[in-house]
Amino acid sequence: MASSKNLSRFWEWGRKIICVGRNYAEHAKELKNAVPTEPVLFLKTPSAYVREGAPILMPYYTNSLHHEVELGVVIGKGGKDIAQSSAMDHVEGYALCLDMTARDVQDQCKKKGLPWTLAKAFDTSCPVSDLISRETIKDPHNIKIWLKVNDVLRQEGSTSSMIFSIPFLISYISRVITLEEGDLILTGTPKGVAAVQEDDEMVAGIDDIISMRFRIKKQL
Ligand SMILES: CC(=O)CC(=O)C(=O)O
Ligand SMILES: [Mg+2]
Repeated sequence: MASSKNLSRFWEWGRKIICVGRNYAEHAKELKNAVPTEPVLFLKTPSAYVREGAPILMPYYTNSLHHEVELGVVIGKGGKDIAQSSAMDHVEGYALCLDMTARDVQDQCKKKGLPWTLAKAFDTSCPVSDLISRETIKDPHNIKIWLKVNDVLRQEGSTSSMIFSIPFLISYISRVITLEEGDLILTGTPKGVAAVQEDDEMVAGIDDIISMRFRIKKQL
């Protein structure tokens, strides 16, 4: 265990959510983005967290809210300039995450060269599962993450297809941003991202290890 503190409710710690984009070549291609040679990073704030039982709120300014199912890595021991060789010592566990994205807004931001904050960091843009222990996921680079909308499979991908591994990402991020206990790293989404509508129900999972269910509601 990386930490002596109780991170079982890591989302209540108010720590950073660091997201990696385009970490699956097939997803980069489906959005006509170049496959990256270095990780693409962006941030969400802790108010992005939402837990099962509460709805995901579609921002009033989007007509195209996309789902992105992702493996989350929960940091248990902070650090700066972490070496790849010791990076896994900093991992407390994992979480199933969604990186909800206002795709039309993101497209506009890209065209104008503006940051993605409105597209990616709005309240409820980061639904998360319970903490999953490292013992439960022995090989985080060989699990299947999947997502269904109204019972129809939309996304299914293996973490073996990630371009940048978890140790590489921890090392890379920690050279730029000091990692702290309770931080969450979203490791990118496989292909199949698409829009959801009000009242749609999403069920996402990691193999048969964990699943979670969320409904979409419009922000009032
Ligand atoms: C283009 C994106 O929105 C990148 C992203 O979030 C990903 O997971 O890939
Ligand atoms: Mg994403």
